[in-house]
Amino acid sequence: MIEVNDIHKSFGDAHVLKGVSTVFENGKTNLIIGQSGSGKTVFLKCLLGLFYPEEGDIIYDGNSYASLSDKEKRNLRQEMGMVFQGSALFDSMTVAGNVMFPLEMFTKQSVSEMTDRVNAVLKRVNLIDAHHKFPSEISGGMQKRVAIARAIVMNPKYLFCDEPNSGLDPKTAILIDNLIKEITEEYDITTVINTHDMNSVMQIGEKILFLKDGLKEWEGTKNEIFKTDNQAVTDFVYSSDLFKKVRQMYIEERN
Ligand SMILES: Nc1ncnc2c1ncn2[C@@H]1O[C@H](COP(=O)(O)OP(=O)(O)OP(=O)(O)O)[C@@H](O)[C@H]1O
Repeated sequence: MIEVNDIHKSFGDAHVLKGVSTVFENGKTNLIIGQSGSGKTVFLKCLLGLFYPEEGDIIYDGNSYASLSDKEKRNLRQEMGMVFQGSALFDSMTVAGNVMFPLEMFTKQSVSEMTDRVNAVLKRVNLIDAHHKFPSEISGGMQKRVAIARAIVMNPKYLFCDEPNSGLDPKTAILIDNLIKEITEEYDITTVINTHDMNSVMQIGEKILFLKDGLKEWEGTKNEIFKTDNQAVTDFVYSSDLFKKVRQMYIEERN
């Protein structure tokens, strides 16, 4: 579980996060949505410990980040997995090499232990047959699955995903969403996903945080987002005619 308490982040005169508080539970897929420039990436980077908020605190399973020593912060970072936008795989390494990389960097495991772990996670994301291939030889959806395998190979408590669906066709995007949701539940991870994809919101949004101009405008579940009267949320989420119709049908079905 991650508790965010009133965090502020500025760059010079630009006050980007203006006091955001929320709770992300473990075993749940938590989504951050909001318009371009609303502060989603800055918020995610604060959760990752890449940006340090000037005010407020982030508490990881009872441990206040502000009170951790440098060594404890390094240990905490090793409990975090990250799926980057565009996958960010090493082109010169095979699928197995990419997934093994964090183990080689951060553990003292033997080659056979690392190989066993890599094979286990590749099996979990259904990519065991592609272990010897290079990123250029596999599809975008498979690359995302490699990125997910790499993010979970260290058995993280926290998983952060930046636009995990960008560049994928709708069907593959749903497969990736479902894989992240299943892994989150299976391993009881606290997962936070930065997304623009409204399909993801409807599909896997167990908790949705809507940021607007660096503030929490709204939060709730995928069912609550159908019913909300918050104008900023409805303008943003139901900007397409298709989603407007889906919302209308949902409301009518329940009346
Ligand atoms: N390192 C930085 N230095 C200065 N300003 C920054 C930095 N990072 C982000 N910003 C500013 O913070 C604001 C929020 O940016 P952020 O990237 O968090 O938006 P976002 O909601 O993720 O947008 P998008 O959906 O387009 O990715 C922007 O005005 C941006 O210019």
